[in-house]
Amino acid sequence: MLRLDRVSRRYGDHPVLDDISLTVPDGQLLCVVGPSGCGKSTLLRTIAGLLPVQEGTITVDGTPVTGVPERLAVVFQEYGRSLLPWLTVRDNVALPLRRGGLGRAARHAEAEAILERVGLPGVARRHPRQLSGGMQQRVAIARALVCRPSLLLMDEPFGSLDARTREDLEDLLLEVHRADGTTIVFVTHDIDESVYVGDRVVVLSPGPGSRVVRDLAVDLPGERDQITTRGLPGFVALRTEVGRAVRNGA
Ligand SMILES: Nc1ncnc2c1ncn2[C@@H]1O[C@H](COP(=O)(O)OP(=O)(O)OP(=O)(O)O)[C@@H](O)[C@H]1O
Repeated sequence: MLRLDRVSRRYGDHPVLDDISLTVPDGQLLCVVGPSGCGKSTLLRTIAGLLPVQEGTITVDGTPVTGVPERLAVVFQEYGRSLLPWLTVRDNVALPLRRGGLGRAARHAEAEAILERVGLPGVARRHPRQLSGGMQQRVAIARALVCRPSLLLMDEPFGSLDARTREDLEDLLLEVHRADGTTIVFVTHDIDESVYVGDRVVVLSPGPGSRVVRDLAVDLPGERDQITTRGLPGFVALRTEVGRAVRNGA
């Protein structure tokens, strides 16, 4: 379980997050939305241990976050910068396994299995630049999954992809989430995306000093598909509510 208790953060004199408390139960896919610059990335990076906690506490399974938590993986928007261009796709994916005791052949086998799982069979020996943007982001997701994280943090992961690729990757994420039950915190500024992939959507107010202004359960069938789900009255009602909260900041 991930728990944020009265978390506030500032950059110098500039308050960014103000008194954020959230409990994310195991296996939940929580989406965080809010206007540009409200502090979504700051929140995610603080949970990831990449920024120090200034006020309040963050715990993962009861342990306070003071550095990067065990079994944590992060996927950022900029896949081009997160993959190492001089390594093959397979070596990029296998990179996090170097810390474990696995031999090279076993690491490669794991990486190839996970690549197949994210829909990329047969690209293991290529280099990232030889793949499309959507494929590179699949590689980044494979690398995040290879250590079987218990907490996966995603910062606008599909923000720079075209609409069709984005939908495919949303569905991949849902499939992985259903199969593995990983706890996921997913930051997006796309309201429809938050309702489509989320079990729950939290809306932050505009800065400075963002707070949680809505905390909504997504009460839609677990099996989702891009056409049917997005046409459901429940989907439309939630999208409207989230959209209004983002726009009004209240
Ligand atoms: N390293 C930093 N130093 C100073 N200010 C920063 C730093 N990083 C972010 N900020 C400021 O903190 C605020 C929150 O930024 P953050 O990137 O967390 O917002 P965001 O909601 O993720 O934005 P977007 O949706 O545009 O990606 C912004 O006003 C930003 O300018």
